[in-house]
Amino acid sequence: MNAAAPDLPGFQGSLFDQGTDIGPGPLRGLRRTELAGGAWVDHLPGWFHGADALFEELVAQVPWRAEQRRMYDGVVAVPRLLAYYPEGRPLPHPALREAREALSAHYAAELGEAFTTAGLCLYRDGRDSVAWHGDRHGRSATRDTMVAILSLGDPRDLAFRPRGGGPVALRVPAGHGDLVVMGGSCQRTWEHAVPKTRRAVGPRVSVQFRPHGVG
Ligand SMILES: O=C(O)CCC(=O)C(=O)O
Ligand SMILES: [Fe+2]
Repeated sequence: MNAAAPDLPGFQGSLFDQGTDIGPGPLRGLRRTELAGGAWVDHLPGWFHGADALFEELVAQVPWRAEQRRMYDGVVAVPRLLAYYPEGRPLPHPALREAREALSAHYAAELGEAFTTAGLCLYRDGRDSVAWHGDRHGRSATRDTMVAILSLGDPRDLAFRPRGGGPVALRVPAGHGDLVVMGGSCQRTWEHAVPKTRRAVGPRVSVQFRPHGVG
């Protein structure tokens, strides 16, 4: 089932991104922002070339799922579409395997293991979002780890605040092939969100690479 694709508003690709060659660029331009408590965020705008072509392929070809979540006595729709690729399942595009390998190689010494799983989110418009949270399932609840996010489509802000509340300390626009990597204690001592926006934004796809046992 792919209910998502036909409903999306027209997507306007970047004028600078007409080539069909799709893949990761070099990682040497990564810039690190240190947050309090041993957390950090790496950022590399425009990491991917062919990002808009990849976006369109993923929107069309990934088996996106609409999920529901139990809330108190009712059930609410999760405000984004989802897909999950566990370790060993082929990713929906070869460029994503290249991305995972490049990230695993780049962070090998610091991370001590490879990125293995991929979670995908599709934010259809500004009403889709993810609420404040840390990725705290599994080992990330107690140990430092990394979550690397490739963003495609229209940029949305990835926002960071200390765990449990407080002002937003960092806001990173993420779309059109940008890379954001959360590391150190980021999942335990900080929270991140993609806030809803009233701006007229087109759809965005986020691809989150995580090591085994981190969720
Ligand atoms: O859309 C994003 O880049 C963030 C998604 C996220 O935080 C998550 O799925 O855990
Ligand atoms: Fe997250």
